[in-house]
Amino acid sequence: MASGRVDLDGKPIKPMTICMIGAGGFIGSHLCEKLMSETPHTVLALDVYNDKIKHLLEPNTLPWAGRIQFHRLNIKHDSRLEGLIKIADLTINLAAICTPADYNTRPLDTIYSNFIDALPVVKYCSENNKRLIHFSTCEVYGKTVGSFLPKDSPLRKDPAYYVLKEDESPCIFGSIEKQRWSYACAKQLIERLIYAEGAENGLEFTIVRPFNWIGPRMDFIPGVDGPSEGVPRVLACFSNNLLRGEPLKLVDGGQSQRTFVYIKDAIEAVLLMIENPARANGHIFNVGNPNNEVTVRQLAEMMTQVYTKVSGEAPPEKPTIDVSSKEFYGEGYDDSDKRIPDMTIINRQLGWNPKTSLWDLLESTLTYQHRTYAEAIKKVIAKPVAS
Ligand SMILES: NC(=O)c1ccc[n+]([C@@H]2O[C@H](COP(=O)([O-])OP(=O)(O)OC[C@H]3O[C@@H](n4cnc5c(N)ncnc54)[C@H](O)[C@@H]3O)[C@@H](O)[C@H]2O)c1
Ligand SMILES: O=c1ccn([C@@H]2O[C@H](COP(=O)(O)OP(=O)(O)O[C@H]3OC[C@](O)(CO)[C@H]3O)[C@@H](O)[C@H]2O)c(=O)[nH]1
Repeated sequence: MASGRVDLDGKPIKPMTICMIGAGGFIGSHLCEKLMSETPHTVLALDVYNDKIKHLLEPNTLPWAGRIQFHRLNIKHDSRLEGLIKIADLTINLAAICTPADYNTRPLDTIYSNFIDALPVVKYCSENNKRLIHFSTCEVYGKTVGSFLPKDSPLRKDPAYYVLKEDESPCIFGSIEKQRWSYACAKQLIERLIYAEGAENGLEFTIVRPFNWIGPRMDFIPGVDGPSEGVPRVLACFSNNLLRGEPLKLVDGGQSQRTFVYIKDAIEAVLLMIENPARANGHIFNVGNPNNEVTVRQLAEMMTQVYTKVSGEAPPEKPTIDVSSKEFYGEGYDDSDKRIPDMTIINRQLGWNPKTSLWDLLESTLTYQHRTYAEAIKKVIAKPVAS
């Protein structure tokens, strides 16, 4: 492993120490796995939880033992943060509240998590001349320009009205009462702050805008490894419905469109950013798969077909039900209509392209969901409710 590795310009890659904040989450766990199995880099993994990276931390006979250290800390209030950033060559900040069910119901926590709590990270990187890769979101684009055109306008079919470009597209959010946008707005402001630190103080930064990365270990299954009343992102919501044999809930008719990219493809892009600073610094990158676009209704249908195949179980009698966004998410919810990433910049700088089709990524992900949760769900369903 690892010796003789070169970057995109043919230069040898030196082993580095990476301070990864939010390493215990969905993306962090896959990034840690990749760094441990394919590179010589060392990871200081910071998070309040480590369940999703336990398999990388124990036993201490693992081939990478000594190259990953877990630090249980909350960046809101922990004086160890600056010291850990100082001893690393690069900081990657993944920490955030990033589930839409929280944006309108816990807007203060959402804004603090995505803006205020990220401030010291940016400050310590800037003051100590440390490189920063910060995770933002495709949600900073908000709604497409095309969504404001009349429903029958032929311009709605023109990519100029919906393809999202890092250096051209505006950020279009709803009104302040639509608290859904608290997250996107906080992410936009931290992006602007990082950009300004780069321009005025020379901070070396890269901003990542993930477009619906999905795969194993995403979020939780309510009542199994997360709260019964919790609402995770759509992959886990639909997985939960399929595991329980209940209809998949389509919010406001399931008409919104998304492009989904396989986590393992996306992690390849992040590794290119980590190991090619000269090509990645100063850039904002869309990371998504424009070829994997579906409406949420189509996603529900495809997940049902795939789950039937991988589990051998019959599909739910009633495959989907419609539910209003107010009922599902509460007051203040709003939605992005369509998300197609423009790939010009990431292609030009890093030569990265996603590979995995939506069907294939759902097949491997739902196989994982079935193996991991089917038995546990049966037990939960069989358990009599306490009176
Ligand atoms: N998954 C996606 O498709 C996607 C899309 C857009 C943006 N993002 C962004 O990527 C990042 C990672 O997303 P994810 O999907 O892995 O989410 P995740 O919730 O699985 O991971 C976030 C991790 O950060 C940790 N964390 C949060 N606050 C913390 C704090 N104060 N101190 C220490 N740790 C803290 C959490 O415990 C969690 O393990 C987030 O910034 C998110 O906004 C992800
Ligand atoms: O049971 C459900 C759950 C959700 N929906 C609808 O699916 C769409 C996608 O929902 P989700 O993946 O949960 O979230 P978003 O794509 O809206 O937002 C995420 O994008 C990136 C990120 O920043 C981090 O992951 C986050 O904000 C949506 O239209 C829901 O209404 C459903 O119909 N049924």
